[in-house]
This record gives sequence, C-alpha cells and structure tokens, in this order.
Amino acid sequence: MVEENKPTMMTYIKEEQEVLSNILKNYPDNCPVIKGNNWLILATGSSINAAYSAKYYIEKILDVYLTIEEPFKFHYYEKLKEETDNVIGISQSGESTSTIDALKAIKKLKLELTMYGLTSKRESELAQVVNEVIEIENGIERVGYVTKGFTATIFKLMLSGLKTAKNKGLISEQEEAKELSSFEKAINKISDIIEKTENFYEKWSEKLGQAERFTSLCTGALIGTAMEMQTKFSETIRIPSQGMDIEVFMHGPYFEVNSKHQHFYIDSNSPMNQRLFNLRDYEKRYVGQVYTISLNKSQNDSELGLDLEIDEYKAGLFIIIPFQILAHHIAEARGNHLSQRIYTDFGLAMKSKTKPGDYA
Ligand SMILES: O=P(O)(O)OC[C@H]1O[C@](O)(CO)[C@@H](O)[C@@H]1O
Repeated sequence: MVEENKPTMMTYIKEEQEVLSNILKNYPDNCPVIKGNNWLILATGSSINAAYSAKYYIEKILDVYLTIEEPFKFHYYEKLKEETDNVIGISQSGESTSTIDALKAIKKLKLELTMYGLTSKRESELAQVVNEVIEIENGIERVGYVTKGFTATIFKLMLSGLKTAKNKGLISEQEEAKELSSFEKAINKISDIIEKTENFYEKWSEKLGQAERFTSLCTGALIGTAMEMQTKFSETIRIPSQGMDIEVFMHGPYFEVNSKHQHFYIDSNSPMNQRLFNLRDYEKRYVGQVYTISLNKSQNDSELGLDLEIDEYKAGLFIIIPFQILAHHIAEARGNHLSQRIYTDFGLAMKSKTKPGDYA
C-alpha cells in the first residue's frame, strides 16, 4: 500500500521533464569546462550506468578518451594511467564508500590531478574530497531506486562535454545551439514517453507478470541503458534481469534462453541495427515474448515507439524512462511493495555507504 504523500518512483519519473528542462535552462553556467583529454570516471550502481549512457556522446563531440571504472576494483587492482588528466567521481548521494575511498587513494598518489565530484549533495563526504563539485541539480530524491537522479546525471555529463567542446573551439556556436535545441525538443516529449509507456504496460501487464527472467539487448552507445535496466529491474522486480550488448549475448548467454524468458530490444537507429533485428527474429522462436523499445514510431503492438528525433548518442537520456516505469509497475503488480524498504541495514553492515540513506 502506498502511504499518502510518500513519494514513489513514479513521483520522481514524472518530475524528470522539469528537472532536465531546468538543467537546460541553467546551461552553460551550471556546467564546468573539464580539463584534459583523458578523463577517468569512478562510479557505482546507477551512477556508473549514467556514465556509460553519456560516454559516447562526450567522446563524439570532444577529443577525449573517457575511461569508466568500478571504484572498488580500481582502488585495489588497477593502475592509474600516466596520461590521466582528471578524475570524476559520481555519487548521487555522495555516500558510496568505494567511490570516496578510491578518490582519496588517487589523491594521495597524485595530488596535482583535478578531481571533480558529481553529486546531489554538496555537504556529502564525496564533495569534501574533490576540488570541484558539480551539482546534479535533481532536487531531493527520497526513493532509493533512483530515476530522476539517473537522467539528471547523464544530462549534466553530456552538457559538461558540450560546454567543453565549445570552449575548446571544437564546435561552433551554431552547432552548440543545434545540440541544445535537439535536447529541448526531446525533453518536451517526456510526458508523451510516459503516456506511451503507460499504454504499453496496460496492453502487456499480464504477460510481463509471467516472466521468469528479463533481458535487454542493445548495440554499443546504449549500453548504459541496458545496464541500468538490469540495475533497476533487479532492485525492484527482484527476478533475474540482465542487460547487455547483442554481441555479448551471442557468446554464451544465448544458451540459457527458454520460453519463460522475455527480451527487450533497444532500437536506437544504430548502424548495427540489422544485426539487432536478426537476433530478435531468431530469439522470437525461443523466448516467451520479445518487445522493442525504439526511437521511431511503433510498428506493431510489441513495439514501444517513442518517436523522438534524436541520434543514438543522445538516446540514453530518454530510452531509460520506459524501463523505469516498467520496473515500478511490474514490481508493484508482483506484490513487491516498493515503499516497504528491505535490507535496510545492508549499506552500513557492509560499509558500502557512509550513512543510512535518507529514504521516504
Ligand atoms: O550514486 P550513489 O549515491 O553513489 O549510489 C550508487 C548506487 O548505490 C545504491 O544506492 C545501492 O546501494 C544504488 O541504488 C545506487 O545506484
């Protein structure tokens, strides 16, 4: 049962349009020019998925190499590359200990490295470790299964890339304006995305409720979306869920499919799409149901067409929204009352967080 006035994932999903519009309104003053050509991003959970969702946009618009690492593994096993110019730690709460610890260790090793912290909380421990705080600008999010913080993180990273590209003279004023206008048009359609997803869910709710495993499959630039689908479905629906690139799926995971599995194909108009469709046609014969979430218009009932005029590099900002809504609805329909939090002592017991989350 949802308690009155208690925010839910849906509360925050419905705020995404406004949050992203405000971030856009505050551009360029709200974004830094990021130094150097070799950026290292450290983040975990939804924050690392957000980094992957912005990576290919940034690398396309800028002359940078963006390396993304899990902070715990990086801290204990990886070597800091000589050519690394800066480190960006991302933590929406600013309370993920692995990210904070890895940043502290790098600081000890190379004090002169510029460290940015992308976080919603200026007063957090992460914010104290870095040289420059970049605020995510998503307002308060008191549901642990983050949604608006996820898209806001992607957008701040993309816009910081755009501002840096302009500052370096890599794009003209007109090109910058064109990018901003294409973001704006798609942001204004978020309410349509929500409505279309609600209709899609209505049509498929019974079928979705029968799945024993969900898999989302994408091509390159949308890997952050597939990863976040895995995170969000695992956190909320709590049945085996995975998200990966089609080529990864073709080397092992395809052996496990059966009629209890359901697949989502992410159609981002990638030049590799034919291979995605070939895989979908093949798997249709063996899994319980295939769905497509597409940037184009819907072609049939099992396709959720968002009808957005954006390229695949920006798509990660938008294609995740249907997955966020589906995660919420499927979870609630299966009896997972998301407002009743579980494993509440986990973060402190495992020291994965500096303090208990401030959840509704
Ligand atoms: O961005 P943050 O606050 O570091 O959190 C990272 C991840 O940790 C979690 O809070 C789980 O501990 C996830 O829900 C979240 O995606």
